[in-house]
Amino acid sequence: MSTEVTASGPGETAAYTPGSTAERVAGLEHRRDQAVAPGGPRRRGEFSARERIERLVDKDSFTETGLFVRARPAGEDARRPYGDGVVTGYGTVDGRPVCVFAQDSTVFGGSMGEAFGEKTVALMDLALKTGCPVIGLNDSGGARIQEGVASLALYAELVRRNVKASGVVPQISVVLGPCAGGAAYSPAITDFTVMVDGASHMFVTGPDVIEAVTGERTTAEELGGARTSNTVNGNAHFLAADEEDALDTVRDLLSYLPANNLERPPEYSPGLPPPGADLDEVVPDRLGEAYDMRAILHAVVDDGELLQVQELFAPNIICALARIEGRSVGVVANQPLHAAGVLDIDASEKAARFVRFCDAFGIPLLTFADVPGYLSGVRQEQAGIIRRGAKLLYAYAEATVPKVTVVVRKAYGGGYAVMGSKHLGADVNLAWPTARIAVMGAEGAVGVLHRRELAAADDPEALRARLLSAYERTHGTPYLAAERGYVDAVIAPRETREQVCRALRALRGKRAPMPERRHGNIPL
Ligand SMILES: CCC(=O)SCCNC(=O)CCNC(=O)[C@H](O)C(C)(C)COP(=O)(O)OP(=O)(O)OC[C@H]1O[C@@H](n2cnc3c(N)ncnc32)[C@H](O)[C@@H]1OP(=O)(O)O
Repeated sequence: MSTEVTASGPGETAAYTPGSTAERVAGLEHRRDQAVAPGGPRRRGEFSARERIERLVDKDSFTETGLFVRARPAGEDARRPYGDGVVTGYGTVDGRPVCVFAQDSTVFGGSMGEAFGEKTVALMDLALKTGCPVIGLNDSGGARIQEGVASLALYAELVRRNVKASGVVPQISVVLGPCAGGAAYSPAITDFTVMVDGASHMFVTGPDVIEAVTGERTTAEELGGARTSNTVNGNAHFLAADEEDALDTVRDLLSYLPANNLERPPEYSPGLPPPGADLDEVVPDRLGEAYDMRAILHAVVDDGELLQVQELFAPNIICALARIEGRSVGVVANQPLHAAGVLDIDASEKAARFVRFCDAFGIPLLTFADVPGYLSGVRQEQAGIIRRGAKLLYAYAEATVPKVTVVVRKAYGGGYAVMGSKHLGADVNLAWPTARIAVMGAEGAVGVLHRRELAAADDPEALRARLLSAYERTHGTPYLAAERGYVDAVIAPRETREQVCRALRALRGKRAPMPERRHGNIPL
């Protein structure tokens, strides 16, 4: 006896009667063709969801899951497309397993329905069970309006999986179109977000809703375009030129990361720093003069290669993934080229999240300090620099991965303490002879300590010069810190890579258990 199966969605014309094996196989092919057919026209120049996945993973490595999952009936809307607007599955990148989902904007605008949500959540569960990174290719209008609370429920389920996976498997979001409403919160919890210049948008409410509610007129680009998200609010970590570039960034990023928190990051053949950089000459003689910290970093890490995270946000601090002797490190460095490398709220939060990421995934931290301290001022105080700047203190103190710090020039005040000091648990602390480790710079210190003498002096300028010089000789060096063992060695700048390599080698087996607790309470 044969059972008649009738396809019921729009565009599904063929009813067929499976009987023989050949007919059943043909029926499968027919359904597959229907399932992978586009739901409608794509935006110009965009790849389809499946093309995006194919471009991300190794050739022929992708296996789709839930191809025949169908949209649930939703009120008057009779459409029940296969896949329900999200392609899910697993494959490999550089031979290493990954789980991937890609939202399909041609099906209900990529919005999340119940079946869509269940597929995504199942994929997250698979990634957690197998300990592999999850990459989400986002292109969605948010909660599927006609599915109501079921859609909202699945957003919450997804976010719960994001949180469960946080610090267990790397989670990377790529935003390739709109990412509106509830759709934006899942990427916000993931570790890294890549956006495409001119094509991606992230916002909780779009320009039309904003105008209706507040009367403000804005554009999607201004509100949450890739540039806004990379430069203004820091929601994104990488700005890609186009979709190919975005997917390349993900592959590059994965090459630094372990599959999960129990594995080590992949190891490559040891690279060499580019020849020719003379670190002994990088720091200018004049204290107030800026220089590019990247010149130092390029000369220390393998092949001079850095993958900067949030490069366009809070550029006064550099956070980057790199390798030393073929092994991943997380580099945190003040950048004197921007605001003298001061720690403001944005820089503190940017670095704190990066430090926590590295710690969660066993990536050693390599810190380069040249910091005048935390930024003072009414705006920063009122915006909460105490609470928000404390995140970086918390992150460094909490991190148990190997921590190596190089003080390049200024390490003043709270800036000294927070930028990977021994007192927050750094393992090996090095300083260049150009280091100045002190409560504050000479000008400020002399002003505070000798105000009365200067006011009474016959020649205040001559006295000031003498006092400044005396302060510089005592406090404007690394040797007071070295006397106390707060720095392990004062090294010539040209010795930095060798010393860093030795330190990281020595620290490979580091164990630093923390007391058992439910979790800490980082100031949020
Ligand atoms: C958790 C709470 C939430 O998520 S509340 C947020 C709900 N979502 C939103 O407010 C965004 C609504 N959608 C939009 O603003 C636009 O559709 C966006 C996403 C910007 C895309 O614009 P555009 O590229 O011009 O496409 P379009 O508007 O023509 O839409 C294409 C088809 O997709 C559909 N679509 C879109 N969003 C949804 C949604 N949330 N639920 C259900 N369907 C959605 C549109 O209706 C349209 O469908 P059709 O092709 O006309 O059949």
